[in-house]
Amino acid sequence: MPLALCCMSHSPLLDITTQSDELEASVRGALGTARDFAATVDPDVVVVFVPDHFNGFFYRTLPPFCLGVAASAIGDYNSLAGDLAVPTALARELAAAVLDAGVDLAVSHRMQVDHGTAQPLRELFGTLDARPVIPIFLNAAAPPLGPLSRSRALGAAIGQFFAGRDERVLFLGSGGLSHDPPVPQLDTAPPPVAERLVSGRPLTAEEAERKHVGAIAEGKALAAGTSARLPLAPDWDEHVLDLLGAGKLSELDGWTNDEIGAHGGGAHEIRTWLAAHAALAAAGRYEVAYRYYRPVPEYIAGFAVTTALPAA
Ligand SMILES: O=C(O)/C=C/c1cccc(O)c1O
Ligand SMILES: [Fe+2]
Repeated sequence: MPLALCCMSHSPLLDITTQSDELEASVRGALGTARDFAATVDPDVVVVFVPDHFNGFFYRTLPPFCLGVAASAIGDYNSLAGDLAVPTALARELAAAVLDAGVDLAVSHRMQVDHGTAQPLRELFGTLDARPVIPIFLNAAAPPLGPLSRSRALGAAIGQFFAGRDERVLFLGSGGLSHDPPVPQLDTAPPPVAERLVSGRPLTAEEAERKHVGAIAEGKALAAGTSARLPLAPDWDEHVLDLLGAGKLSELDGWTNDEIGAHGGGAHEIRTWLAAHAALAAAGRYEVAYRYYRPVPEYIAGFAVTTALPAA
């Protein structure tokens, strides 16, 4: 059961904007360290804990958690599109084990994932299908949201399953930390947008272009201090990283969704980090091997990259 963890923020603006050489070198350097770590771990399977941004999951049926036994990336924001190499038999076994452990999760035989999944896979492995990957969706964008304790339980059940097996597994968490990206919300979106959040119809080319332009403008405004959206919260981000790194996972159980959302709608993505750490913790104590953090308003992200291994 050689287990390992890597967690990283994602941002479409990493791909569709050009920033200063200094900023790009800093973020790319951190992602490069994670890539080297993943190469050393050389996983037989990657379990990727991911959010979605109304690209694969919609209000017509919105589970808190879903495991993909087959999945493809839609290629939003010019991210990689195509099939993930999901080991279907293993994924089905994992789903059964998680349910058996008392954590309700949906399964999808045709899961659609977005940049939140495609970006970390590309950063670590170059392509979507370089490694067998089991995607685990955690709803972080579409209220009502469940409590963090359930994300922890989900991760723990997944970790327990792999702790009793021989595969080398990399738990990969994608998202977070503080950030308030321009993702629409059902209660405030104009009627045609709200209708799409329910129906899930694909974006038109014009709508996709508007989204790109809007996100780029929002990144610029946040960096310039003129955005009406919530600011990044470096102190909170460092606190989250401290707790996760120290294995104090249950300390997050009491955090309310209102408290988390005060650091931006995207801050709910810390669920993916929590689940990945809970999965690693199933093998016992762990140690952080690498920690990078930088508030990057240009990317609308409290941007972090960490790796961890079971304690020696
Ligand atoms: O527009 C979206 O779908 C999401 C954009 C975004 C921007 C910055 C950080 C993130 O985590 C995002 O998902
Ligand atoms: Fe996101």
